[in-house]
Amino acid sequence: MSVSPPPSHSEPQAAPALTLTDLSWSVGGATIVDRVTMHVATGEFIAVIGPNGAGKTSLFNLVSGLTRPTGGRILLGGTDVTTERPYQRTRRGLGRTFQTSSVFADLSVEENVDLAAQARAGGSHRFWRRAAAAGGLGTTEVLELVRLDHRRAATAGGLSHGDKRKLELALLLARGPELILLDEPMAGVSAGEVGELTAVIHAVQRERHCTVLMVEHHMEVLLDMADRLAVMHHGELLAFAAPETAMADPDVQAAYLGESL
Ligand SMILES: Nc1ncnc2c1ncn2[C@@H]1O[C@H](COP(=O)(O)OP(=O)(O)OP(=O)(O)O)[C@@H](O)[C@H]1O
Repeated sequence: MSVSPPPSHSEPQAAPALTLTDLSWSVGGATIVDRVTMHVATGEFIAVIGPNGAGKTSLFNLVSGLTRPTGGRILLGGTDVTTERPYQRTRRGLGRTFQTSSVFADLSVEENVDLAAQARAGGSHRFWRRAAAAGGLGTTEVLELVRLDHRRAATAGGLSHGDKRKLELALLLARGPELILLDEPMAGVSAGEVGELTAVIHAVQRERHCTVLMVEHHMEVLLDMADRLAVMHHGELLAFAAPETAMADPDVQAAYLGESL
């Protein structure tokens, strides 16, 4: 019996939201990011983990364009952005939070979000399929999404750490990103607020169909949220797999024996 070949006119596959190919960064003779290759599908939630100094923030700096790689390539939605400046990547829908706060402390929550919305980049250079995943949201919708609408008149500087993190997320969403890099969003947040913040990040990713890469040390949070773990060690990508698979990887276990992730 003969078997028919698969149809040759199959649907074209959408480009991954993010493709890193042999991405490297060396400085002062030290290799900080070492030939990292990963393909992140649109809508995926990736947790980037690894001990202090593994290269996680350096990887984010490369993806967002703050530092220029010494090797390899970066594609956003299939477009090579390796030599592009940060603002150009922002226009393409890349958004990032930092370990330090970026809110205007003297302004109200609402004023902060209004300012971010005014700075929203135009959509004409976007290359992702969902051209405006979170774009077009008004201040009220953004504040509702991060569960901060009841605090809209409050002065940002007086917010709890958890609410400040939500506001930073709101500022990001007001710019309509499609790929979000979150660098330790739980840092400084009280144990009581971690659950709420986790739920907000989850809701943002699900409801806005954003692709998220998040550096975080709270493993209990990550194992629930992440589709895949990207485990970094000495600048290399040690494992890139579903959480249970990555954690069971002998290389990961050997590398982290006695170390806290
Ligand atoms: N501009 C730089 N010049 C020289 N070395 C650097 C520079 N930036 C980072 N490094 C070094 O690169 C390594 C990785 O740093 P990086 O901040 O990326 O790690 P990390 O995994 O984010 O750590 P943490 O969890 O502490 O934030 C560290 O050893 C750091 O000292």
